[in-house]
Amino acid sequence: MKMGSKVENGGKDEDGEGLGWGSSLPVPSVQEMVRNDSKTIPERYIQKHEERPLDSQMCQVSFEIPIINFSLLANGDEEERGKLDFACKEWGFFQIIDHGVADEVLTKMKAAVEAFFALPLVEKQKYAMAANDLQGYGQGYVVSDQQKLDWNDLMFLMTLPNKYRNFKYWPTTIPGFKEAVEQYSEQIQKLTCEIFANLSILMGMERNGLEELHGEMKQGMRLNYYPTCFKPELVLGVSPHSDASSITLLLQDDDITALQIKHDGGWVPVKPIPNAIVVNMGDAMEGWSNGMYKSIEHRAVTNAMKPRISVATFVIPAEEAEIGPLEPVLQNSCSPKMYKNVKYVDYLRYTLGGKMDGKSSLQLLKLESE
Ligand SMILES: O=C(O)CCC(=O)C(=O)O
Ligand SMILES: [Fe+2]
Repeated sequence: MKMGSKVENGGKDEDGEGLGWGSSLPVPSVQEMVRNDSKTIPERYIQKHEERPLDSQMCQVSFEIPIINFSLLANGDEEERGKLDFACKEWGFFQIIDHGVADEVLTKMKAAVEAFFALPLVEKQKYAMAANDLQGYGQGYVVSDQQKLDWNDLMFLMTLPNKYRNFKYWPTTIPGFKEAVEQYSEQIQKLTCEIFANLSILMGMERNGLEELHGEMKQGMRLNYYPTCFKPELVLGVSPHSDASSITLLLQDDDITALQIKHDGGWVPVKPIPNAIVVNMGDAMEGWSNGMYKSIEHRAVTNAMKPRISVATFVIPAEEAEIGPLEPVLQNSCSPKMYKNVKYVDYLRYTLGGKMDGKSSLQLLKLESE
């Protein structure tokens, strides 16, 4: 979301009425376009010069985002919790290792995504997003015929709570797909709760503080497929955006570096660590923490050699949750209140209603525009 993009419709009703959070215009499948003609890049995908993934915009220093050892965190290790605090303040992103999600579950999840995108187009189209919905197979954040498009196809599924699963969008004919998503969803949820317990303590609350603030916590997954591009310097896999979630947990291919995050004014590539999960702060956490934890702009680039998949799991507060700065955070810091109290659903509708555009939606949350 912004949540990556597109997102959701969470199965509000069986007839395919959307989640009520937004919708996206239908556009062609990039995967299919490349399959038919790999040497043409339609104008709509060619980024303006200043948006292209040029090396010159890259951070000149080579940085690595922080690495957090989850088993230390889960054992109450204070030094590791301090590292988490630093990572959220200085980077908004970290990689988590020893996270407790079984390797087998990660492997099955990636295989399920690959199997879905390997289906013939007509099969995939059976799960196409409805016009009023963000769930299903399609593209994200397409709101006008004029806007530039990302070099990406996606599938968005609401995964938790169970009642939000709308199986008409789940390719359950793929053996193992449902089981893989369900297992991954459950294990990621455990990881999410432990991360929130630690962040709650760091923000001056009880361990269950953030969980309670979410109200009915939801989980949605964006399965991304980035086809190869013969001129990767002209396109973006995903345009710069921040996630509208509270946090996002990303599973990505081990051997392709494509995700880049904004840091010190430049783009820093996130080099995959095998079986690690990349975690980032979303817009809701930035609001709750009064900007102490940053929802960082990120993007994904493509390459000419190998398609890439990723799975972004968005943790989504309840519609009625308020995402303004929390009292304990304000009390423990010397900075004034910088963000408004906004009802989460209002923020979501606003942010999902526009093309992803860096951190522009976050301005809605800020008290003074900078
Ligand atoms: O594929 C990636 O590395 C990033 C995906 C992403 O940012 C998103 O889906 O929100
Ligand atoms: Fe994202």
